[in-house]
Amino acid sequence: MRENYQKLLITGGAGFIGSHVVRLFVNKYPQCQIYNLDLLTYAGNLENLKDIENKPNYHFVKGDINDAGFIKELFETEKFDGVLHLAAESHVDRSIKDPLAFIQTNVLGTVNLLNAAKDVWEHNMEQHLFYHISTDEVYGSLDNGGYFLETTPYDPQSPYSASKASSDHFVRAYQNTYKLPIVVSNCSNNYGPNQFPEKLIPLFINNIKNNLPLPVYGKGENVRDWLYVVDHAGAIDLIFSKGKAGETYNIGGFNEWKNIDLVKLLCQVMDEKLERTPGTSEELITYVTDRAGHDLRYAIDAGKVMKELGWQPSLQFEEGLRKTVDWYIANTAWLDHVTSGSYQKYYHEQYGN
Ligand SMILES: Cc1cn([C@H]2C[C@H](O)[C@@H](COP(=O)(O)OP(=O)(O)O[C@H]3O[C@H](CO)[C@@H](O)[C@H](O)[C@H]3O)O2)c(=O)[nH]c1=O
Repeated sequence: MRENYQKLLITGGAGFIGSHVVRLFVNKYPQCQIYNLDLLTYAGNLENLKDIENKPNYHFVKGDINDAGFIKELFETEKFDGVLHLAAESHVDRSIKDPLAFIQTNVLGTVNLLNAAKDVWEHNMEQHLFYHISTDEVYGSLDNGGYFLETTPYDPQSPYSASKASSDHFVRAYQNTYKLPIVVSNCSNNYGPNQFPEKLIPLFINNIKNNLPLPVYGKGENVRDWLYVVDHAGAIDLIFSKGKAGETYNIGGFNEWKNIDLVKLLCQVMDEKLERTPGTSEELITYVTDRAGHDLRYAIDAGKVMKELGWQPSLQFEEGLRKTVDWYIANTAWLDHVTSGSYQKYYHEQYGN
C-alpha cells in the first residue's frame, strides 16, 4: 500500500479478478477504506465478496463508469487517494459480436475515470496514483516464438484487445499531458475461483459437470500462459505499493499451455474429482469453428516484476487447476446461479444447444 493512503477506489471489484483484489486489500489494509465500484453486469456478482462484505473498511457502490457526471461527483465527494481500475468488458468472443460495448466501457469508461481523477487531484497530483490493470493481449500474437516485454510494441488483434490497448494509451497520455501519476500492468490468462463460465477453464468445468460438449476452437493449437488469480492479485498489490509511477509491469506465470493439452489435463482432473471412469470427459471434446482472428500464442516475460518488486507466483499450474476444480465442485450454487439467465442465453446463441 502506498504510504498514508486512507481511501481507495477499486473499479470492477465484483468481477473475477477485481473480487480477489478487493478481498486482499480489505483484509491486508484494515486502516484503509476500500470502495468497490461495480455496475453488476452479467460478470459482476456480490456473492464473490460475501466473506468480507461486513468488514468496516469495505464499501460497495453500484454505478457505471460510463456515467461521467456520477463518476465526477463520486471523486469529488470521496476524495480517493488512489484508484485501481479493473472494470472492463473482458471476453474476446463477446467483443467480436459487439465491439461497441467494448469501446464504451473499456475506452470511454476509462477516460471518464481519468478525467475525474485529473480534475479532482489537480492541486496535489503527485500524491495520488491511477493504476490501470490491463492485458497481455495488447501486444498481439507471438506466432514465431519470443516473449512479450514491457517494450514490445502494441499490436492488438481483436476488438477486445484493441479497446484495452486504447485505454492503456489514454492512461499514458494523461500522464504525459496532465502529469497524472499512473501505472499499468499487463497480465496473461487468469484462472481460479469466481471466474464467469464463458472463459475456457470454468466453461469446460461446467460443461463436463453437465455432460455438455467441450467446444475446442480450431485444432486446439493456440497457446496461452496461465496464472492463478490470487497470484495476480498479489502482483497488483506489490505494484500498487512499490511500483514506480509511469512504469509498466508485465505479469505472467511462465506457464504456457496449448489449449488441447490443457483441456485434456482438465478432463483427467474432472474424471478423478467426479469419480468417473478415466477418459469419460475427453469424449466430450468437440472441435468447432475457430474464433475469428484467433491469436495463436501469448507468452509474457514477467522478469521485471520479479526482479524489481520481488514477486513470485505461489502455485504450480496443476495444483492451481486442482484447487480451482475443487472450488467449482464445492460451489455448485454459485455456478448454478451464474449459469442461469444471461449465460444460458449467451451459450445457446453461441453454440446452439
Ligand atoms: C471460451 C473458449 C475458448 N477457447 C480458446 C480460445 C483461447 O485460445 C483460449 C482461452 O480462451 P478465453 O478463456 O476466452 O481467454 P482469451 O481469449 O485467451 O483471453 C483471456 O485472457 C486475456 C489475457 O491474455 C484476458 O485479457 C481476457 O480478458 C481473457 O478472456 O481457449 C476455446 O477453444 N473454446 C472456448 O469455448
